[in-house]
Amino acid sequence: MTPLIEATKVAFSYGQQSVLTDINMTIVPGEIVGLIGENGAGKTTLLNLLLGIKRVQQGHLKVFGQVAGSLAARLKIGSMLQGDMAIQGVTVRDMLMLAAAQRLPEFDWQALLTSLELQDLAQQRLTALSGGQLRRVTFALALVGDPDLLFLDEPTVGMDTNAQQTFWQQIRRLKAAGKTIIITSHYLPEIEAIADRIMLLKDGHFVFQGSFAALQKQYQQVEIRCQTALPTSRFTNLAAVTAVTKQGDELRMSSENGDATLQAMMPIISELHQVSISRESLTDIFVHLTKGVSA
Ligand SMILES: Nc1ncnc2c1ncn2[C@@H]1O[C@H](COP(=O)(O)OP(=O)(O)OP(=O)(O)O)[C@@H](O)[C@H]1O
Repeated sequence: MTPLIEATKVAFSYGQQSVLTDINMTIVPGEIVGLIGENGAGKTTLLNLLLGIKRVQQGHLKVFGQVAGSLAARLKIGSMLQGDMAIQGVTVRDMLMLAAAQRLPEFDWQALLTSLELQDLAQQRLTALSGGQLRRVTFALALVGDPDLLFLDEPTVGMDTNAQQTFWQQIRRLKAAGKTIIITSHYLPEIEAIADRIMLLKDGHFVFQGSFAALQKQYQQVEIRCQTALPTSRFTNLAAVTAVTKQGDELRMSSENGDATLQAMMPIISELHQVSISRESLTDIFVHLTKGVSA
């Protein structure tokens, strides 16, 4: 399948501050990609490079087979970046009509407003909208022209629960229609629910690219707890154990392979009490990976 996006050794700095150092990625049509990383990791910067708003300083970045920012590519891209546009005196209707008129053939913005349950806001001035309403209108603007590729930067910030549900329904509809979508969010459960693939940005490059299932397999640890009088030294060398702490008789171990550690505990099992095992959440995995703790 011909990739929609291909990045090779892309680097970008703001003056002396190096933000992206070695970005390599391939995105194929129909994928939903969750782009995640801590505040300041460079997610928005990468989206700006993909849109051609900022220029790649090193490496190669192709979108629809052309240099990022080409007019042909931009016509096939819809974007919802951070910071909504609220121009004085302009209504939702004006804004959508203007955007739709730039498309050939002219885009049916009224049908779009209805499908997003925004028709009641059509006559409202942008400056009179709430933060969540403005975000929904910005999403509508991103969909004008029925783009094949969407960049959504923290799209649900400020949306209420109903608006979020409508938003995710639309995303599922767009996915079913074969659209390619890159979404950034700090709400990992959202990304987990929708993304085919996640890309974790840290220190200027991707430290993980793959499905959630692969991430769990690769990084998910378990925590094993028990009560024991044995010293921690009896546990540190057990199979797959990465950390051991003890307070009084309460012992906690992190393991990267729960089955292997439990098996290794068998010879001393009579000296262990109230053994419990629990999985770390995806949020925990994210914290491990972004804080540099070996997961
Ligand atoms: N126009 C700019 N001039 C100088 N530095 C900038 C500019 N825009 C962003 N930066 C810096 O680049 C780094 C990456 O910012 P960016 O907005 O791409 O991160 P992000 O991953 O999108 O963060 P967040 O999750 O907070 O939205 C940050 O350290 C930020 O301060």
